[in-house]
Amino acid sequence: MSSYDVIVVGAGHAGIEAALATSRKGHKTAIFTIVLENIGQMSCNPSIGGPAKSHLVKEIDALGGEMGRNMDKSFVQMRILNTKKGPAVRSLRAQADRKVYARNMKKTLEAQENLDIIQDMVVSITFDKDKKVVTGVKTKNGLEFLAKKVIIATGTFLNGLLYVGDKLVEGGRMGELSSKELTNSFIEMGLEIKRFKTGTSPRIDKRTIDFNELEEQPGETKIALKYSSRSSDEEVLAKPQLSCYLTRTNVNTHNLILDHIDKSPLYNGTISSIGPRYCPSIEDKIVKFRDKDSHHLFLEPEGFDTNEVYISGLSTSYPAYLQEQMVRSIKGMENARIMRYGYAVEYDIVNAKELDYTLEVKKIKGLYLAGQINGTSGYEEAAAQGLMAGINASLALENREPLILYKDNSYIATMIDDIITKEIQEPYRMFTARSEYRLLLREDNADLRLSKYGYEIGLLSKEEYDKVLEKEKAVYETIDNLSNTNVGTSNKVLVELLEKYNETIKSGISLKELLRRPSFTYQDVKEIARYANVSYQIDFRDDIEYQIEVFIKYEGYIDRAMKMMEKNKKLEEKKIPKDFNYDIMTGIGREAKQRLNEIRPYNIGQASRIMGVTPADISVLIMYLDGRLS
Ligand SMILES: Cc1cc2nc3c(=O)[nH]c(=O)nc-3n(C[C@H](O)[C@H](O)[C@H](O)COP(=O)(O)OP(=O)(O)OC[C@H]3O[C@@H](n4cnc5c(N)ncnc54)[C@H](O)[C@@H]3O)c2cc1C
Ligand SMILES: NC(=O)c1ccc[n+]([C@@H]2O[C@H](COP(=O)([O-])OP(=O)(O)OC[C@H]3O[C@@H](n4cnc5c(N)ncnc54)[C@H](O)[C@@H]3O)[C@@H](O)[C@H]2O)c1
Repeated sequence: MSSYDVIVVGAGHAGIEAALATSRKGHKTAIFTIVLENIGQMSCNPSIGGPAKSHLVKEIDALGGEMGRNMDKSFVQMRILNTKKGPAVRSLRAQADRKVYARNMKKTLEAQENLDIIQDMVVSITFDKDKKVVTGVKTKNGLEFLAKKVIIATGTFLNGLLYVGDKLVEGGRMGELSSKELTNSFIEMGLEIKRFKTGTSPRIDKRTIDFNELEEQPGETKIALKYSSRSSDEEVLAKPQLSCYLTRTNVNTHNLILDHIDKSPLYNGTISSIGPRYCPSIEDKIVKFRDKDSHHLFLEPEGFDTNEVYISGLSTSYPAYLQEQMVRSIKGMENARIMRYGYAVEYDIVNAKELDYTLEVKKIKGLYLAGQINGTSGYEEAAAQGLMAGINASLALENREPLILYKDNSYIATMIDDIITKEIQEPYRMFTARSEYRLLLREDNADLRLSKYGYEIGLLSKEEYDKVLEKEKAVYETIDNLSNTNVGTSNKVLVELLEKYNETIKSGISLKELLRRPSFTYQDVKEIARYANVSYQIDFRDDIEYQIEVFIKYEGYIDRAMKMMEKNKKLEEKKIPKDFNYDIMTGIGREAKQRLNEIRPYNIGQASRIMGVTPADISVLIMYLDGRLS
């Protein structure tokens, strides 16, 4: 019987990060998947990033994960969204060449030392005789494998059912087997299982689209946009890009959908499970927003070597013939031919309240769950959990303290805190609004926030970490220098400011104060600094210069957010003993008592975020902890 330190079940976005983390840390790892060719498959939209999701990718990169690096090698388009908004919500969005992304990931896994890749379906998890410690897995091919840690990252595959209108097939994704037995292991452990659903859009043949009337959306080719601080600017700038195109649904599309609503498995009662509120199907959008007579659609190329074009925004489970009519009712697609039909998928998830902050199942030592199985939705959310499960399984094997991130230093922590503390009622996706610290958790400073952990854990090299320290030093030193340098009131400066920027100044103003004004960018201030003949360095890499500008322009907001963070930190620091007896408390609501008993929060901060626990309950709890009540 083969024996491993870690077994990872699933080679999707979560499983990949988990397996790379454990094997890179020197632990003998096996990763199981149903089909080898589909390692790192993007089930739906071949895109990574967008608001809050790009933040997650940059955090994954700062901790030494792979998603960002792989995207930098596999994209067909990169651009920044929300350029007119503040830096907290500005975000990178990249389109992948779907096949290249998956191939590059498979190559990375195959080249990894300490990692075996095995195509076999895991059918059950094995435990010690008391069912308290995981011991390994059994597979469909009748094999048994032993492991000290097991990470389950099976995505949408558990008892997956696929719907195209009234046509129903079993499957984890279209064309792939569903994983039918594994849920039984979770039921045996006494974990709560729920059922969620999601869906995907049709793909059409590029040759049948009339692009002439559609708005082109090219990528950014002048500035080096990338997810990983470990990719080179030259590498990303050298890559060719493809354009997306914008079109819209119209009244005819909407009428067609409404007239045949009984044909939608989502609306005729066939599917009753809960779908993603924030990435809804087109039928959901049209029923719920009846007053809107049009919705944006993006036509996104799936890669350089294919004619497949993905219709972003048209996720549907209507019958195939209606999907054709729907597509052809839209500008630019009047003669479009569908290559793959859209579908919905229904699958089992495990209620993530069963998990610890490390993503370990509380009841079973050594068993971790990561990705869509925990009720989240999205590649980035999955990858971030996979990485954290892989890191924590490794640290446990090394008898080291777990890595628990806090809501004030990452979106990763925000997501984990949300899914284990709040009862997830629908597929969970990340938003910037989910964080009260979003001004501090920008994608531009993910490396400054988290690289030290990546380095301490051993997933970032000294050289990679030094690069981040160099950025930090340059940013703080330059801010100091700019605040200590007077702009001066020479004629040359005054004329320049007035003529070029229509700005006037009084004597005594520093370069830092100038940069705080809306009319000036760091590039402008650099030019003015040259007149002042400054002796310090002012030219840096793009990311460093952007960071200096953000720090100075948003200093007031950032300071305020820091103060709020310090205040809340006190609640996080107030620990609750593991064996605290909630039952003896009086003056606290019944629901609160029950929820506290279920979740057993680690500290007052977490307790205060549990649904059903009120501020009054928290006051009582604090009094018990302080000994004022007993
Ligand atoms: C139809 C559809 C559309 C989606 N649309 C999008 C989208 O547009 N954008 C987005 O961000 N997210 C989308 N999602 C969600 C996204 O695919 C997931 O959130 C993400 O892929 C989850 O990653 P994961 O690693 O948890 O699982 P997955 O990527 O699903 O990977 C699961 C892996 O587990 C393996 N596996 C499963 N069971 C077993 C078993 N018993 N034994 C061995 N291996 C097993 C599979 O072979 C696979 O490798 C969509 C999902 C689906 C199904
Ligand atoms: N179908 C599913 O099961 C499922 C589940 C979870 C997540 N997702 C994915 O999660 C993401 C979240 O969706 P979202 O609506 O917030 O979009 P998004 O995060 O991709 O982009 C946010 C905004 O960016 C803009 N945008 C710019 N270029 C775009 C392009 N080429 N395509 C799409 N949007 C573009 C749109 O205005 C959109 O509102 C998407 O990638 C979606 O496909 C899908």
